[in-house]
Amino acid sequence: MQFALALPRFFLSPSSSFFASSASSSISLFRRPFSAKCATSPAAMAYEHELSIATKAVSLACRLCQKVQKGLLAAETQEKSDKSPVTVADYGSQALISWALNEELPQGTFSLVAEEDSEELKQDQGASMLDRITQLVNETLALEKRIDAPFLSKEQVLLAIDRGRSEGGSVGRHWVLDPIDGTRGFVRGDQYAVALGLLDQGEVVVGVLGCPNLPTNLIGPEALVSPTESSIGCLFAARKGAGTTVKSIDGSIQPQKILGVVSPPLRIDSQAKYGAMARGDAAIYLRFPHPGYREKIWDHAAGCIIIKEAGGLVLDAAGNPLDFSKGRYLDIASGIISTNPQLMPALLAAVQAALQKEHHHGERVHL
Ligand SMILES: Nc1ncnc2c1ncn2[C@@H]1O[C@H](COP(=O)(O)O)[C@@H](OP(=O)(O)O)[C@H]1O
Ligand SMILES: [Mg+2]
Ligand SMILES: [Mg+2]
Ligand SMILES: [Mg+2]
Repeated sequence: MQFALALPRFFLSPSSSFFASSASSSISLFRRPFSAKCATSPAAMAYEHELSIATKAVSLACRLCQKVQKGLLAAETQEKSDKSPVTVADYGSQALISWALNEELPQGTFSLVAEEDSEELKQDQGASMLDRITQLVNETLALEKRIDAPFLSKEQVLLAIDRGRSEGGSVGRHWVLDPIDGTRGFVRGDQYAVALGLLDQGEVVVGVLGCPNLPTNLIGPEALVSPTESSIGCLFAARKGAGTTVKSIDGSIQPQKILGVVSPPLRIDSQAKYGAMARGDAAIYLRFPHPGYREKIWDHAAGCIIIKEAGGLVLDAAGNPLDFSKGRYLDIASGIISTNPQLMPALLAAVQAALQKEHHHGERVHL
């Protein structure tokens, strides 16, 4: 089925400024959102174990985040040096995932590039936060209902958080974690994502995005016009060569509709945008942070493979694929754009024309 669209729906990050094209075309959005690729080739078999342990770890962290978001107190949020917020759930999620992966992998092989570190928690003023994080981590592990549920000490929690200090790079395997992407959204009670990726020789080969507040049905104005039964909480997963799957966090797989209508842009926090786009909620994602901003690999690794394995593309504004092999930062000059292969050439041309115009006139083009 094809949809004639005047302007495909697109996603924006709330914190950034952006350009948009008024592409007029007939498109089909990502056509193969769920388990679409045949899993028989050797490539499709690779990384199966890694995807399985990543999914388990992210599910565990989502449980912790949901618990915290329900009753977030001001004392559980701090401000980082860049003025962005960090909560007990960011730390708790990182500790849980780091601990869970390390348990599952052969000893001495685990390398993690993750957003948070324990500096603040080791200060006197961080003591009560550390107590709370340790409590949350242990409560979440106990909920697993394993008879041998471990009990982690504060020191083990700090150690797990600080395993995330790896520099990554182009050699070997490195896990990439954003324990809560979209912390601002999380604190508002809105969208956020737990984003875990695996790099092998600098390439993203596994990605899992837990989006505890994302409805299993489509999001946006149509959802209000024709409300349908929808549960909350999606888990997107992708392996290189094996496609992207989505299930509800509570375990039941829901069919997804793809609607083509003229819609205003949708601003939601976090890599939930990538997940929602992979299942066809929108056709375009544009991200243009302020000049000088350096993108971090954990803000894009999981989302990027989830889009690619659903049949989409993620490029920088110069038209190059994102290079995850250069350490903790992405080395790109300007923005990030994502859409399907049919729309990409026109989108890229429109974005580059807008950037040229900005360069010549010295003013930003806003939506
Ligand atoms: N001014 C800014 N411009 C672009 N990205 C920013 C930013 N300030 C923070 N970020 C990054 O953008 C992420 C949120 O993305 P989005 O805007 O798509 O919701 C943040 O992740 P965290 O919430 O994990 O810190 C942070 O890494
Ligand atoms: Mg952050
Ligand atoms: Mg982030
Ligand atoms: Mg984060």
